[in-house]
Amino acid sequence: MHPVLSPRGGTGLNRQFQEPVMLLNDKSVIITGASRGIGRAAALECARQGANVVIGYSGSASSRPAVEELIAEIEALGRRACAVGAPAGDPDTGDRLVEAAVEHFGGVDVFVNNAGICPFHAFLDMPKELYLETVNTNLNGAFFAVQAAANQMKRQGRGGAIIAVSSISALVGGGMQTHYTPTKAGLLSLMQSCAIALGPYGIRCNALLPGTIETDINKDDLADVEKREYMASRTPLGRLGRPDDLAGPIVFLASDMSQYVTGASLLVDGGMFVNLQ
Ligand SMILES: NC(=O)C1=CN([C@@H]2O[C@H](COP(=O)(O)OP(=O)(O)OC[C@H]3O[C@@H](n4cnc5c(N)ncnc54)[C@H](O)[C@@H]3O)[C@@H](O)[C@H]2O)C=CC1
Ligand SMILES: C[C@H](O)[C@@H]1OC(=O)[C@H](O)[C@@H]1O
Repeated sequence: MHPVLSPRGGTGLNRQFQEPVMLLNDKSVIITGASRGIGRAAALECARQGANVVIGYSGSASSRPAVEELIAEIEALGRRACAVGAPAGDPDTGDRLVEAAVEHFGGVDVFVNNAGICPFHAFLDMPKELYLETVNTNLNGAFFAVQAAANQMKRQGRGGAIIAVSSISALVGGGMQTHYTPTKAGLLSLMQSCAIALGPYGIRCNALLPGTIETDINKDDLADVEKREYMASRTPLGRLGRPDDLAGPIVFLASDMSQYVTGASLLVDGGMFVNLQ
């Protein structure tokens, strides 16, 4: 029998004695909007892959139990976690997240901008406040947080990975999402331009574009059974997405597995986008 080379260069014969390979060993990862949904799933997978995690959340008292539970789950995996409660739309929130990462974990290796809102509303009577809140939360805050993370990565001098959770909605419209889709297109564009601005520092910037993923953000919208079934029927893989479906792609973009990937966008939509007929 011929020995098989293992990923670590040993032989497959003694693979059972080797440590499992972790993609983010000892990395310091910040994830915004990590109290639930996609951000939570990403935080747990990053921890499984060896990272310590700064959990960004809105700061609301109602989120606190979920945040405590997430910290406990990460610690049970043998990794460390801390939480920063600060609104995503505040231009200073990025600095606070970075300060926490430096204080607790010695720096920032990965920044995942995930926090977002999508309060469905018609266009013609869109309240100004709702438009401004959506753009501030999803895009303006992201700009300053990405800037804060990038400056810290530049100071550290060892590169880094920045991932913006954009959306399939960066590429296609939504009649009840006229305030939302431009923020997702903006995030995609921000990652493309930052890839150019930050490439010389070894900082990679990529956009993740989820399709329709069942989370709190669309719970009310998908409570309409007809709409839910229609969205699922448009998906070649036959089901709507789950937060876990995004965790692996986020880890991939965060890790050295994607060391030559920057300015890219990764659709994770079960094939929905290409399904014309
Ligand atoms: N669920 C879906 O179908 C899709 C979601 N996305 C994006 O994924 C990201 C995560 O959303 P989901 O996990 O689906 O929804 P979710 O509602 O479960 O999670 C959103 C997260 O953002 C946080 N957040 C909201 N407003 C905030 C604020 N002002 N300050 C700080 N944190 C705030 C929430 O507390 C929560 O942790 C969002 O950016 C969303 O636009 C993109 C495409 C599809
Ligand atoms: C919240 C929506 O269901 C969800 O958000 C997105 O970005 C997707 O395009 C879906 O419309």
